[in-house]
Amino acid sequence: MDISELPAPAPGNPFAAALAASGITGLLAQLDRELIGLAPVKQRIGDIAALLLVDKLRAERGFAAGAPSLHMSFSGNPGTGKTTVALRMAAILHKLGYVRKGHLVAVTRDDLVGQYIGHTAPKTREVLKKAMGGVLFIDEAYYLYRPENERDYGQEAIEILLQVMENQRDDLVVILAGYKDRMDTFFASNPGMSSRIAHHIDFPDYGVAELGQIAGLMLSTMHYRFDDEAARVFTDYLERRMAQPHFANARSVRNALDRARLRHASRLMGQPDALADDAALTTITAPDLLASRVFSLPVREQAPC
Ligand SMILES: Nc1ncnc2c1ncn2[C@@H]1O[C@H](COP(=O)(O)OP(=O)(O)OP(=O)(O)O)[C@@H](O)[C@H]1O
Repeated sequence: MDISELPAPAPGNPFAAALAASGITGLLAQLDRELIGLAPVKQRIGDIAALLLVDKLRAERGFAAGAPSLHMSFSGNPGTGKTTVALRMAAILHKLGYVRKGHLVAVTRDDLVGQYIGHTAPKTREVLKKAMGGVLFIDEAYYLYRPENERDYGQEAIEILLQVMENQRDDLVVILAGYKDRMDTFFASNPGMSSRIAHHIDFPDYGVAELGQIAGLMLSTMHYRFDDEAARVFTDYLERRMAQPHFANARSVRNALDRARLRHASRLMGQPDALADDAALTTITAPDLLASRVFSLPVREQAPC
């Protein structure tokens, strides 16, 4: 069961006190509210939070089990919410007292690996220094490992990371992220890294209905809405866009909305009266979407703009 759904424990129950003191229920409820779908991901995060909370209570009663390993891998296609969930995870770990600061430092290979001999170690250490007390999120982590080049400096970064993941795991959580198949290959070739990752979490692609809900959420946060026809057209847009190359789940939704906002603004410039009308200023209509190239491209052609 998800701990955000637990019945309130009786007053005086130590779990109740720890739960209230952690503020974790609020964070999990917020995660549930603000992120559409992702049921298996939310379940795993609830489980990890429960483990940490119970672990803390056990330690207070003398049942120490050693610091749990919290390094994770988030695998999934682009735009499935990995960075967003990593940010929430950092906040949860902070609330539970597992990291001092709770910030997230997001990097890719280029931030860790140098071009010349002697550059990689100081680069990697600098990033680790910034991330201490929080979460280090390494996107497309598999690019650190290039077996085709024996002298690739990525290996040096991996070795430093492994050391710090083992020795400073009470002050730093590392999350490795990327496409599932490439992550699996990376872990198969790097058993040292694989053995240090305690939690592997898969991020599924969103379905059309979820993407529609994500669009609704994004629009309302920006004080926009679709009218009824635009909502229908957007579903059609999504179905077409999902069949095109380079589709990136919620990121593509955000990009589509940004372009619709541009067209909405241009349309209003041609209707001066509408500029003083709240409904017009906040409503995206079907023509704002239908002007997208997605509607003129045959399926499986180049990406839209
Ligand atoms: N389930 C969701 N509900 C609402 N918004 C979401 C959801 N998933 C992703 N988003 C939004 O979509 C955008 C892309 O998400 P995010 O950057 O977390 O994806 P990612 O998996 O890290 O992909 P990438 O590697 O392409 O950045 C963000 O603006 C995020 O807020």
